[in-house]
Parts: sequence; C-alpha cells; structure tokens
Amino acid sequence: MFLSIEKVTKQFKNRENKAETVLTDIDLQVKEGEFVSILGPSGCGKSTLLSIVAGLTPQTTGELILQGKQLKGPGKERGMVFQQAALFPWLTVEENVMFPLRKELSKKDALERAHKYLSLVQLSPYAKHSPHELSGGMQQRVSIARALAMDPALLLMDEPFGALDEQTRSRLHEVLEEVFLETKKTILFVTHSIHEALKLSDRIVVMGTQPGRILDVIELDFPRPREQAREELVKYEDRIKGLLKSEIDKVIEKEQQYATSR
Ligand SMILES: Nc1ncnc2c1ncn2[C@@H]1O[C@H](COP(=O)(O)OP(=O)(O)OP(=O)(O)O)[C@@H](O)[C@H]1O
Repeated sequence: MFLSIEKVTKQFKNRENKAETVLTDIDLQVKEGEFVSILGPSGCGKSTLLSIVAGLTPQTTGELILQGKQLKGPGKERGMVFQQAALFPWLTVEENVMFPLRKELSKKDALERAHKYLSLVQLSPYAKHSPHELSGGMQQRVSIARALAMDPALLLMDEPFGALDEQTRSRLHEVLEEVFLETKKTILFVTHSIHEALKLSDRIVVMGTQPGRILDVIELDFPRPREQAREELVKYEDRIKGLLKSEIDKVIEKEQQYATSR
C-alpha cells in the first residue's frame, strides 16, 4: 500500500491540563495516484490528521507508513498546501516556486522546473510579478505550483480553497483536477465542503466528531468531470449528509451547553 495510517490516535492537553482525545482509531489506506478527501464537521480533527501525515504534529499512538517506510517527522516526499498561500512577499512568483529547490538544483534547472509548474497552474504570464500583485486565487495557485515543483510523492492540502470566493474556488477545482490528472499525484485533501469533495475525489473519508473518527469511506465510482453526473451526485450527497447530520447536531449541542453554562 502507498500510504497506511494504522490505529492512529491523538490526544492534546486541554486548558485544565487534562488529556483530551481528538482522534481515535484512525485506520486508512491510500493507493498510489488516488485523490482522497477528508470531510467532516468543524473540530473533528481533519487538520490534525493531515498535520500528523505531514509529520508536523506527532501522533500519540499508531503508525504511518509511506511507500514502505515508517514516517517520523516531516520529509520532502510530502508536500503541503495550506489555506493561506504563505508566499515570500519580497520574492517574485517564479522565485517563490524556485525557493525550495535552491539547494538541490542549479539555478537554470530550478527556473525550468518552476516554469513547468507555473504553466500547469496557468500562471506563466505572472512569473515576474510580486505576490501582492496577484489575487488570492492566483496566490494559491503559486503555492500549489511550489508544492508540486518539489515533486512530492504525496501532496497534502488543508482546505486550500477555504478562503476564496465561490467563483474562484470553482475555477481552482478545475485547475486542481487538471493537475491531478496530468501529474497522477496522490493527494490527501481536507475540506468541510461536500460539493468540493464530490467534485474532486476518488474516495471520501467522512469523519465524525467528539472524538474525531472515521465514520465511513465512500468510493465515487463514476467518471469525471463529475458535474455531468447530477443524479449520482445527489445520491452521494444525501448519503454524506445523512452521515454528518448527527455529528453536526453534536457540535451544536456542545455549543448550546457552553452558552447556557456561562
Ligand atoms: N495544538 C493544539 N492543542 C490543543 N488542542 C488542539 C490543538 N490543535 C487542535 N486542537 C484541538 O483538536 C480538535 C481538532 O482540531 P482540528 O483543527 O484538527 O479540526 P478540524 O476538523 O480541522 O476543524 P476545522 O474544520 O474547523 O478546521 C479541536 O478541538 C482543537 O481545539
């Protein structure tokens, strides 16, 4: 198996210094070249799980194995794209994409690589621009190009389009789908949007909350582009909404308990 997440749990200390379980019994297998979304209500531990796979947050128990090797800490075989593009404002677009390549490639090769991926995300004309001259969606495309330029085996994306308006988001879904089909990268993608997950994924991992755990893994066995399969989409959407309903109720109930206890 390309990526195995085995019996992973995570506890954080809460404000009273008591251990609180955020993730429990996470078992997930990801095949090479798969697009897997992690979907669930706010606070169910999606970002924590992705951060554990990235090696940025240590798990409390359990194991992660990528391409036969046990994961310990971060590594360049995993690229990460966050909700905010986090570009260096003093560098141009192409310099931002070249930046992580500076140690392993000559300047000429790094530039060539940067342009390959800028072209893939349709930003070649903006190579010499500064990040502040770009829209939020364009900046996010630069950060996708930067992550891809490292040629990671696994691309981890944490709500990469969460801060964008609906139209830009929709355009970037198309860009990401093109990138996915072209590069055949394995992608683990965190979202709380059912539509986004249905549009992009081969499989959707639906998570529940309190504690965060996997409720179901849904295989989307109908062809891309997904928008054309309206009936299929509605069927899957209803199934996911059914799974999430009681989870969202739990979040609301906790919120109400908190409000009445004040
Ligand atoms: N460093 C930390 N220390 C303590 N608790 C944390 C820490 N990071 C996350 N948590 C807690 O873990 C839980 C899961 O958080 P996480 O950000 O992974 O959820 P999420 O599903 O990604 O939420 P959202 O969709 O709102 O981004 C939350 O209750 C959060 O408060």
